[in-house]
Amino acid sequence: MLARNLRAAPAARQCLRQLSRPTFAQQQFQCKGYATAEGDKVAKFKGQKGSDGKYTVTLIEGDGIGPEIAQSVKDIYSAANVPIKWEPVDVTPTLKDGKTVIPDEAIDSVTRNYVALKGPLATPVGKGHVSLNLTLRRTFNLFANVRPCKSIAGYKTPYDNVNTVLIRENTEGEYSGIEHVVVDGVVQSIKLITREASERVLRFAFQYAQDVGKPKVRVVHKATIMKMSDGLFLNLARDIAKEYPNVEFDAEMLDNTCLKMVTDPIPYNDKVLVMPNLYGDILSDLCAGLIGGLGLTPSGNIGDECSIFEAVHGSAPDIAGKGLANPTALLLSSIMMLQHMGLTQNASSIEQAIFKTLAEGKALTGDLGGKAKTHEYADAIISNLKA
Ligand SMILES: NC(=O)C1=CN([C@@H]2O[C@H](COP(=O)(O)OP(=O)(O)OC[C@H]3O[C@@H](n4cnc5c(N)ncnc54)[C@H](O)[C@@H]3O)[C@@H](O)[C@H]2O)C=CC1
Ligand SMILES: O=C(O)CCC(=O)C(=O)O
Ligand SMILES: [Mg+2]
Repeated sequence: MLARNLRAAPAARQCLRQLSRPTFAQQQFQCKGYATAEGDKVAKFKGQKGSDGKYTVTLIEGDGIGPEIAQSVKDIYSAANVPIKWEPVDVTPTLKDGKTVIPDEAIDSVTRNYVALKGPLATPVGKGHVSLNLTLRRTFNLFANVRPCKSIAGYKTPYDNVNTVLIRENTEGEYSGIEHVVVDGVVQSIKLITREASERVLRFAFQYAQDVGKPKVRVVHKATIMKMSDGLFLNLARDIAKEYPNVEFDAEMLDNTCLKMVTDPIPYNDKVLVMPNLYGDILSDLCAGLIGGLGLTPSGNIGDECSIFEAVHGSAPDIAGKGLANPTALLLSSIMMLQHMGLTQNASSIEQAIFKTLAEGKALTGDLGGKAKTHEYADAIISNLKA
């Protein structure tokens, strides 16, 4: 298990212990700990302002385009006088006793601040260290990955008014990383689905649906093929649905969801989709494609103690270091973070400036058909903040 590979700080170890022995009450409590993209609900964020009146937020700038887009966030936050100070940390892994280890300073920082904004972290293909993204999610027991996707006013795509939300199980499934060679030429990879993690994310999804006024939960699965693993997830969803009589429940198979989403995503606007890890990973990129690409979609990795906000996209090595990256996805992730922290005024003023800049269309980055560099787009947002 990845978690066992970590030399976790005491509080993180406590998170891991909670993961292995959650009580029903804890699970209920965890359901309240989330952020929305709508700004109407505030999670139980435990951080406190310092004597300077500011919250400290851990900042993991990440790889590839990470530092460029993080710079845009920092510049805009500074211009908007957001009452937070950044605590940058390095998550470059080291090998200790043959295991991938994230520096203690990084773990301690997130544990202390309860919240982090994270740029993309690259994962080597095949050999090399395990995904640090997954490692962070597991270390802090960030059990639900909330991935909203909304059309951008003024940016024309084949579909108007897309407004989907995917909730991805974030700690196990196909991402368990349990693989081995059976014999030469035969490799086995284990998809781990547990009652505990499934119930936790399913309850979260139902609670979320209720709270944000999307009155339907749809579980996305492939229980025809993975009868036991997806079957367990689906059956638990059916059980938990009974606890939420005000929320409609149904189920759909992943391949059918893909077809229907790209044919007409609008029927998904009144639903919250919840699913095992890999399906959420893939479907969230698909959704991003519906509204203009990966430069636009945010996410929140939500746990009962700490939460980490990040874009859906990766490190984009093809455009890194060229000033071409669109920082909107990380910015909108930071808006989710501000809502989570209760800083709703700051969230909405920055959000409005972002959407105004996008709607004006004068300073768009290349992915949206514009010519603006990352910092020029950020400057345009700052001008709109002040307007
Ligand atoms: N949560 C995370 O930190 C994630 C990390 N990754 C890692 O990122 C690395 C690269 O993965 P890829 O498959 O190339 O996916 P990617 O998401 O980095 O890039 C896919 C395509 O989208 C474009 N793109 C992504 N973000 C953009 C932005 N903000 N502005 C403009 N264009 C953008 C890229 O230029 C590229 O053409 C891998 O090492 C992967 O493991 C991938 C996904 C998520
Ligand atoms: O950790 C990785 O390399 C990829 C993660 C990913 O694709 C995601 O979080 O959407
Ligand atoms: Mg992904």
